[in-house]
Amino acid sequence: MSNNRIGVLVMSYGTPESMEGIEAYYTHIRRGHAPTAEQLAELTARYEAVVGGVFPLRENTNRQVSGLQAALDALAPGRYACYQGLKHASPYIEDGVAKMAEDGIKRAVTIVLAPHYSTMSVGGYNKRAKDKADEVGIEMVSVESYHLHPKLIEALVDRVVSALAKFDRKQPIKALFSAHSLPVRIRESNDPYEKQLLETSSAIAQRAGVTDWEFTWQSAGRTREPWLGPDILETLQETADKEYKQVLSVPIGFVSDHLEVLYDLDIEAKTAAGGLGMKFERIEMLNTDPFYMQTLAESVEAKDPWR
Ligand SMILES: CC1=C(CCC(=O)O)c2cc3nc(cc4[nH]c(cc5[nH]c(cc1n2)c(C)c5CCC(=O)O)c(CCC(=O)O)c4C)C(CCC(=O)O)=C3C
Ligand SMILES: [Fe+2]
Repeated sequence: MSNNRIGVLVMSYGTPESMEGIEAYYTHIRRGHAPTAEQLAELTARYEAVVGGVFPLRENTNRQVSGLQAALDALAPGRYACYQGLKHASPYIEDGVAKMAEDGIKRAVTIVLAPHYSTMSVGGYNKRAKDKADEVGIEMVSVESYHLHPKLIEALVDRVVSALAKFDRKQPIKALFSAHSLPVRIRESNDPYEKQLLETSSAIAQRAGVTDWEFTWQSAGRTREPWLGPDILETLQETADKEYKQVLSVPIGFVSDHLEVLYDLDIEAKTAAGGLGMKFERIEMLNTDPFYMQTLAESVEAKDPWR
């Protein structure tokens, strides 16, 4: 069967299917090494605190893939066919590519549901997709990042402006932009991750009229090697030391409601801020925001070399 449509592999981190699936998921993240009982209990407790048996990232990714399909159909009717591939859960990245091959797809564009490029994050997704594509004979190109796409910035500026309305605007508000930390060793290879995150932060701050802001890291792994810092918990302490009473959390490295937002920010960071006498509010996540869907669609089309 031959298929003239361009396959679009939409990749995301993946989440367990159920509470019972947490161990297998964590083992996959750890490249086949099972977590210790203590590590597993700690991760399970974090999921229990937020999900109540429903893992929102799964449904959100499904909706984002359908939303992107609709946005692509509006741009170029009939040209693109979206497939899903997850980094650490089923359907895996390789499954998505295999499905394209089964459907007769010969050419594909990939995009990750994360705006910033790092060799350790998006680079890893793209490599797995390309390796599988080579194996099944699909020509493949990858969108690397879209962290300054005007519609992405506009969607985030809207969210910052709405969230600011929850504060007393006459008192100082510290905006804390954040993203998932990575091991410090990414700096050895001129990785663009940090620079891109700062570019997104300053573009949003400028357009939203936010002058009092900092960038900080969150969700660092619990490994022996050093991770990029300062962590948001340290930054909250410093912010309280400077006598701020209001903090706006702007997590720009994530595009969906999931554990790193619903637990690490909404529970852990918010509780820490409360203990330091500070009000803590977070911007809403993009999920299927129409401007985000258009950002993805336009980034795919711009990368499509067969137009
Ligand atoms: C850069 C980056 C993003 C953003 C870009 C992207 O989206 O790709 C991201 C997103 C996410 N990370 C997630 C979950 C987890 N990440 C872990 C561990 C790790 N993350 C890393 C990096 C990233 N992670 C790294 C270098 C590790 C260490 C292990 C390794 O070298 O790979 C662990 C293990 C335990 C722990 O350390 O907490 C968990 C449970 C979820 C899903 C949450 C849900 O299910 O709702 C999401 C969206
Ligand atoms: Fe992670």
